[in-house]
Amino acid sequence: MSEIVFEHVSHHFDAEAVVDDVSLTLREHRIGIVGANGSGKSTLARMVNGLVAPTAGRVTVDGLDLARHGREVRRRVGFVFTNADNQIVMPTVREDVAFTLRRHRLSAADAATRVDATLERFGLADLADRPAHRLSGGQKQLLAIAAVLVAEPAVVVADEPTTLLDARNARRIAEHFDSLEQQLVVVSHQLELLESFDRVIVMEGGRVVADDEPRIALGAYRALIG
Ligand SMILES: Nc1ncnc2c1ncn2[C@@H]1O[C@H](COP(=O)(O)OP(=O)(O)OP(=O)(O)O)[C@@H](O)[C@H]1O
Repeated sequence: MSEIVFEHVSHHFDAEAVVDDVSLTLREHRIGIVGANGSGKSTLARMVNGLVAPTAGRVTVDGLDLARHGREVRRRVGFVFTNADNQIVMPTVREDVAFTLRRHRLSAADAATRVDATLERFGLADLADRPAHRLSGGQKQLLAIAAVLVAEPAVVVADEPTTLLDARNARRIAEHFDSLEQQLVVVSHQLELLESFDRVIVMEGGRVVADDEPRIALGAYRALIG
């Protein structure tokens, strides 16, 4: 697993501390982040691959400081957005998955092999030539995850990846997450998604207020939100 380190990390929007002096070392396979709306979860998750920069402190992945080695870190850390529409950039399903590999210096044949294997794995092979914008919500989310995983990142960060999905599709995504070898950092309001994880972090007002195995951390969170 990679080692993701937050050292006294804060992020301010204007005068407000959205993330407030957070220090964490993440080495577990599957890590969940929960918290009420506006508690700073997304901002924290976005700092793992430099989508948001800390206004104080330091974030490193495997010793690489995001501030100086952003490109290298982004090659290791894939990010899945809540709304797949924000992430799908190419006309067809196959083209969208292939787009991720454009800078990977693979031969056309190797890239095509990898794209096909990824489409197969996510049950998207039959939809490969479909216009991506006409997929269902669940299919789009699978495509967004496939388009991240085709690059074989060491770490996958996902910000509320099941929020827009119905229960069946949310379950499918959860099953895919369970089968991933990659280190996973998942922000979610769907607490059952995190029950099988290795560690759960609870955020409140930009701070970490609980950090434990899921049973204990989710219990603390349920008590917190009443
Ligand atoms: N670009 C921005 N400019 C100003 N304030 C922002 C910006 N992005 C987020 N915030 C504020 O930062 C706080 C934390 O936002 P963040 O998205 O990290 O919370 P969250 O815990 O992920 O919330 P949610 O569960 O609602 O997604 C919120 O008060 C939000 O309004």
